[in-house]
Amino acid sequence: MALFYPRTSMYIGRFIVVGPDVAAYRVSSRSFPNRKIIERDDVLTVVPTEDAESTDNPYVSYNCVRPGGDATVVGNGSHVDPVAEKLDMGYPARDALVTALFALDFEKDDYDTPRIAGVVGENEAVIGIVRRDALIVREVTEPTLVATYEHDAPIDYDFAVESAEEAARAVYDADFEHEVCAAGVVREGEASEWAIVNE
Ligand SMILES: NC(=O)c1ncn([C@@H]2O[C@H](COP(=O)(O)O)[C@@H](O)[C@H]2O)c1NC=O
Repeated sequence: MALFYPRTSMYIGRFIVVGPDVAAYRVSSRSFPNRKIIERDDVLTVVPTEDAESTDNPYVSYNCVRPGGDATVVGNGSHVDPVAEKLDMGYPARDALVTALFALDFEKDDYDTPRIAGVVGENEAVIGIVRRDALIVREVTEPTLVATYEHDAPIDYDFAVESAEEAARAVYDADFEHEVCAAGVVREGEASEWAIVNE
């Protein structure tokens, strides 16, 4: 199977990598670089840093990693919450993603920015994106990347990591422009661990 090797100097916006027992999320941003990821209880949230200018953009602060049912959800916006809530209600991962992505749809900003999300459970990993022109949700058996811009359809991705720290570091250091912060999630049996990179 062909693997995707990133080109340098390319801006792909926010992106996730989802595979069996692993997930990662990177915030890349041209417009709102002053952000970080914080942990509150068992949820990871993207928030402005202390020196960020105030904004009324509704899409720049949100939960990006959250448990749902027996799984973990990653994503680039407020849809992470309804995906997790559907998993809590017993929906299959595919259905939770389809339902929440379809309900909230792409972001109504200047770019029609897509919503991206993934679910990593004990026996499956599922990735999804909703764009103006498409809704794609599919199970993955190898690490797979999807991004808000340029790579806005799931693509195989070379991602060999063994811990949440390595997962977060790998996406933060990936050769795409305007890295801001990142989170990584790794499952071991029924347990999940996560890690954050803010720099
Ligand atoms: N999730 C995020 O962290 C996020 N950051 C920025 N956006 C949206 O994407 C637009 C473009 O942002 P940028 O130029 O930083 O790629 C922003 O105006 C905002 O509407 C986001 N929405 C989705 O990715």
